[in-house]
Amino acid sequence: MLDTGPDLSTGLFSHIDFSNGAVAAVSGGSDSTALLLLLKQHLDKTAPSAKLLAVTIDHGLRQGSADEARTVAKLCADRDIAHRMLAWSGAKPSTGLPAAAREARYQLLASAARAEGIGLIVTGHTADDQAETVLMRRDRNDATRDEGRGLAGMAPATLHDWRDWIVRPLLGVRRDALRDFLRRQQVGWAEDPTNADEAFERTRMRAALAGEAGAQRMNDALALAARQAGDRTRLGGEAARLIERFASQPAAGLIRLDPALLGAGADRAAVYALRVLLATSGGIAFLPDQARGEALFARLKAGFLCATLSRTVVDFRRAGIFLRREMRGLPAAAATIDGAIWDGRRQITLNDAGGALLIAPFGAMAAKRLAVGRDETPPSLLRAALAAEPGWLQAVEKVGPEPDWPTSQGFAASPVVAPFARFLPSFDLAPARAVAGLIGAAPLPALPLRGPSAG
Ligand SMILES: Nc1ncnc2c1ncn2[C@@H]1O[C@H](COP(=O)(O)OP(=O)(O)OP(=O)(O)O)[C@@H](O)[C@H]1O
Repeated sequence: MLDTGPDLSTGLFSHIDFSNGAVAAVSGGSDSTALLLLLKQHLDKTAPSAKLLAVTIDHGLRQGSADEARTVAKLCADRDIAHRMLAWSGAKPSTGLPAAAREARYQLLASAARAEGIGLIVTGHTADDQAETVLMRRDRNDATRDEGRGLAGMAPATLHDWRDWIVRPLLGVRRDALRDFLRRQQVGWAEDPTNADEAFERTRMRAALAGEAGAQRMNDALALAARQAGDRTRLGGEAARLIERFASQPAAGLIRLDPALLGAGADRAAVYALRVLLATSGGIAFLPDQARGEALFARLKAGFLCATLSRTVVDFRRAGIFLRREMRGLPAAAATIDGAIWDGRRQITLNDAGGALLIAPFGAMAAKRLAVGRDETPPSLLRAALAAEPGWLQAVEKVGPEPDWPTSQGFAASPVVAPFARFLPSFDLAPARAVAGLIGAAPLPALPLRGPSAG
């Protein structure tokens, strides 16, 4: 699996479709600098007309970051590679800084890619990063909480914002091999001082994996990640088939599960499917935890119930098992911007009147007045689901004419698959696609990979 041969670029990129170009995310560290040069070699050989843009984000978080960005710019100028430096200018939170920096970084990389008509971002994550990630997750016991999904590590490709692919071609390559390559090329790199700071969990893990002593642990961690990735992909495929067979959507915001799901003899996949659907209905980016999903599934097997999990009301009655967003905690009436995600569940497209609109939950009173229920779905459930859908009010004047959802002229709301809307690892493509089909979300863009890693 680990490639340490002299011509690293062979085989690293041949499974990736670069026909729409690529943005290379280059921090100036060894991994991403090597990524850039290897990719350039590959494209020169195989697709010289493909667009390549190197992008460096200056997070403005430590001294020297702007100098590092300038060093990358110089390297790019020498090698005839287009380069952009982008600064993270937003407010920096006092807690959760690394996560906020990562979020901002991907937003900036995606906007640079879109500006050039590129839909693919490549990063320099290595086998070392993968092993560290997996072992840190195992030490934190994330595995028991989520059935080992996280132990699959980083996916070879991840869809960002349901639009831009992030591809990690170096996940099978050791950092040492990349550094040897750079030395042979006589190209230097920047060392991030935080990588030496033992206060960070990742630094300590890196030290534990160093040298001969760490080599076996590293290989074991990578083998574990590969096994877990296979398991996660298979389980996702089974869950997708269950969703296609047993789930339907009688109305926007209302999912019906055929109770036959409970006796389908595929409990593990059914629990997974249930967790994905709960997060989708509730507009939550994370799946409810495994133990709660299993407990709910066991209760459903025992008979009719009404329960709430992941902001979703689960209502099992004679007509079926119904999932809908609970009314509690819906967003208050507020102006919104075009393209914003409302309540984690609906992407809002504003029409002309944008500025004057407040988006608000449709509400139980308004839902009550509408004629609903032409099929066997209980009208009370249709109304309850409708009440939690977005409606609109006129912002400036007094409350405007009665909201006329779902044919409002003010805005359109299209469903998003909440747990996968921001980041969709390629392991989870099958359930994401199944849920998108179920709720009418935009279809997934094609995966830019060929071969087994295409999932
Ligand atoms: N400042 C930056 N500018 C451009 N790309 C960057 C920058 N920082 C990191 N990257 C990209 O992300 C890859 C991983 O970097 P690193 O491991 O430092 O970040 P991370 O926060 O762990 O990443 P991630 O959040 O993507 O897991 C790099 O190889 C590079 O491709």
